[in-house]
Amino acid sequence: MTSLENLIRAVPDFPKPGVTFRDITPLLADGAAFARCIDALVEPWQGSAVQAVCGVESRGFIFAAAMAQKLGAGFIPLRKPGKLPPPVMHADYQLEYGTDRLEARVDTLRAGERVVLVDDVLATGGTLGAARNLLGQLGAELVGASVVIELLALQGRKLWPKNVPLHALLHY
Ligand SMILES: O=P(O)(O)OC[C@H]1O[C@H](OP(=O)(O)OP(=O)(O)O)[C@H](O)[C@@H]1O
Ligand SMILES: Nc1ncnc2[nH]cnc12
Repeated sequence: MTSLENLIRAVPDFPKPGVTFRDITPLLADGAAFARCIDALVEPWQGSAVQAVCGVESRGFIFAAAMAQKLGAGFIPLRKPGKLPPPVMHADYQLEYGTDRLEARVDTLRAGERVVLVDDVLATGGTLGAARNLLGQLGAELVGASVVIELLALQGRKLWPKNVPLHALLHY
């Protein structure tokens, strides 16, 4: 059985010099490993009465939608700008290699709905922070967050509140 760690490919100098890109596509292509990955991602939230799983476009969608199915919860997409029809709310953020904005439909959640936030990678923490900000604007109750990969050198966890659980499966 191949470990999840061995199915993440390190690609030097992509998408720009100095960045080591952690490529999840070998993991996704291995059905058994992908299933184990989803099982491990949902495990901390079993019994937490999660009503919705919010995924960050685009790689976050892959994991969040599968988790929502396992948890018997809805799936809510947090999208890049201009993809969702109005009315939307937005939050801006900086990336390891650029800047961007996340948007969500204003009517996507009921106030107080219990949500888990999901993305593939925690790098500088800007994306997850913006997603948390957006969920706050929407009135969600943030139960916690899950990522597949945490890039420790970039210290993204420092931007995350200590009293909200943030689980990472793999650390580099
Ligand atoms: O912690 P941060 O520094 O904010 O970086 C993490 C984000 O960067 C990547 O997204 P990207 O914008 O490259 O989009 P993609 O999922 O569409 O490839 C990744 O999927 C995370 O969402
Ligand atoms: N180094 C990296 N590898 C893969 N996805 C990323 N998102 C932000 N930084 C990344």
